[in-house]
Amino acid sequence: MMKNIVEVDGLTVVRGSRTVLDGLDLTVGGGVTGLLGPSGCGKTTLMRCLVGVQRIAAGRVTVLGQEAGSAPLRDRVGYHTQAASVYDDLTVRENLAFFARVLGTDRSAVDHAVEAVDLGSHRDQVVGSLSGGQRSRASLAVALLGEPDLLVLDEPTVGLDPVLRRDLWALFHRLADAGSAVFVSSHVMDEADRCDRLLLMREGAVIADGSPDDIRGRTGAADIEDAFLAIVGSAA
Ligand SMILES: Nc1ncnc2c1ncn2[C@@H]1O[C@H](COP(=O)(O)OP(=O)(O)OP(=O)(O)O)[C@@H](O)[C@H]1O
Repeated sequence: MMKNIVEVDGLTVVRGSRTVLDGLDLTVGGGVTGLLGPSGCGKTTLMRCLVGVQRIAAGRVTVLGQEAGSAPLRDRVGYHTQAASVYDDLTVRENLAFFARVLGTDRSAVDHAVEAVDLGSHRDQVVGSLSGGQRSRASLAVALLGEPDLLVLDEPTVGLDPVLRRDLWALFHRLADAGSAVFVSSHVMDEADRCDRLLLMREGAVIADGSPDDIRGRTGAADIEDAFLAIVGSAA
């Protein structure tokens, strides 16, 4: 059986005066795992914990057996945030070359990442002049550099057209087939079916965990949105 890539034990996070996560336990293995839930339920907070940038009040998060955010994980975990993390005054290729150098990644990874996010025809354009979706993809390309073992992607398809969304999901599956664990959040329920495993989150708790078929089957719902509502209703 495949070893867990991520292990979360008793994770509690307080942001401001609010307890966002309260004793969360979770494991994540290979494949494409989707984290779905309404705005504000704690998806970004959990993802920040996986990459080690969130102060935690209690509990433990390990990735590949190491403390989340620790130095050995630096080039093994890729993180794409909702805010694009690329320099506006550099071209797409210059940005990637810069981050490849920081990560100590081979230069050939730059062209690979540009092609993966379909920005080949914009590689020499400064990021500040790209559209919002293109900027977001440039930022996603940074997360792909070095073929990390764990990719944490916070709403990577937001604002993208259906063709690009489909292509990106195909990319996530290719990366998973090649051995990366892909952990993707979305609040678009129609993306649920593209995941191997789904975690439905509400108010900081995982209220359902299984394949899309399992979750639909368990609730008798026709789609994941109805399944989510049925699960919320039965917990009320
Ligand atoms: N910097 C902060 N200070 C205080 N509270 C915060 C901060 N960031 C987030 N929160 C609160 O933490 C909770 C969880 O936020 P989080 O960003 O994890 O949700 P989310 O599920 O990712 O939402 P979305 O889908 O809208 O991105 C929310 O109630 C939010 O208001």
